[in-house]
Amino acid sequence: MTTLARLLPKLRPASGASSSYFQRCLSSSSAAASQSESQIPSHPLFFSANLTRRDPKDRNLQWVFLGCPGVGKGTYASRLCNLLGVPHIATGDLVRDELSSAGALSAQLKEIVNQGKLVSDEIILSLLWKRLEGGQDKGQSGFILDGFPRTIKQAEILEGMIDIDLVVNLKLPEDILIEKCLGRRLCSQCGKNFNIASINVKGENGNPAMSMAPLLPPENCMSKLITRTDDTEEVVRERLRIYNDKTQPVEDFYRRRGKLLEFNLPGGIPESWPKLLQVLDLDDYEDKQSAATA
Ligand SMILES: Nc1ncnc2c1ncn2[C@@H]1O[C@H](COP(=O)(O)OP(=O)(O)O)[C@@H](O)[C@H]1O
Repeated sequence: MTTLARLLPKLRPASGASSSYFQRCLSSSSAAASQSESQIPSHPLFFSANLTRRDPKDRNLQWVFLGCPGVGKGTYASRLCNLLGVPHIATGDLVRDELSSAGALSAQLKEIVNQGKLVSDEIILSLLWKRLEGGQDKGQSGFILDGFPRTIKQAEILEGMIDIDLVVNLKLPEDILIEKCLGRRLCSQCGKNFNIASINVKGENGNPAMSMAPLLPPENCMSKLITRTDDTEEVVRERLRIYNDKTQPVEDFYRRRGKLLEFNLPGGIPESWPKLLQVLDLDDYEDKQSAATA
């Protein structure tokens, strides 16, 4: 069975499709994978969830999206989830849901999130396990996780609980990430995300030129736009610093296990989405889906 077929067990039969960029990335990194690193952690949080580990052939895909704040993890993960029929589980959304509730955790979380710091592993894992258990009880199968894991400890605990098939690491230059975070807006009524930043970066120091058109809201959302309280420049810079310090090692964790697919976004959604589908070997899949719904 090809690596691709192993990672995409439910999407299409093992067609023997020829090697894509996606497959080349995986095979080059899997050579470095080390068995001795996949030890199961003995942390108590590891035992606190009631999740069933299922054989890949009996479940849908289980993917992770990694990437700095502002890179577009949520946008691309939720589009893929719609396409593939799996739930999009974003730990940032779980935290924001908790923040907007009158729960006991809310005040404690508010301070941490507004400073751009990471919520403790205990809290984030309890929110995540609750969400995964709820999905399991409802018969959901598979997911794309967005914003988790963000520390090596989280990655180890997840690895001990659940089989992750593939980790997609989205990348953009840091100056663009900051502009994108500052341009983010959310409709307080429908909950959809938009971006008012218009990005035009000249090609310099070996980096390609890049432009991204704003993702503007429809007329009826315009007056209801809000900005996340943690999307100020100071807090965004702190979140990027924390990403580089705590989350970048998670990229290596998955690279060593041969699960990491690096994807440099070539521009905005119109350029990046088709390219992402192509590297995931899903471009035909979208054609079939849209053909089916046409
Ligand atoms: N896996 C996690 N571990 C710890 N804290 C998290 C995690 N996921 C989300 N958070 C908290 O929620 C905030 C918002 O998360 P998210 O929406 O994913 O932000 P970003 O735009 O920085 O990717 C984070 O800054 C952090 O405080």
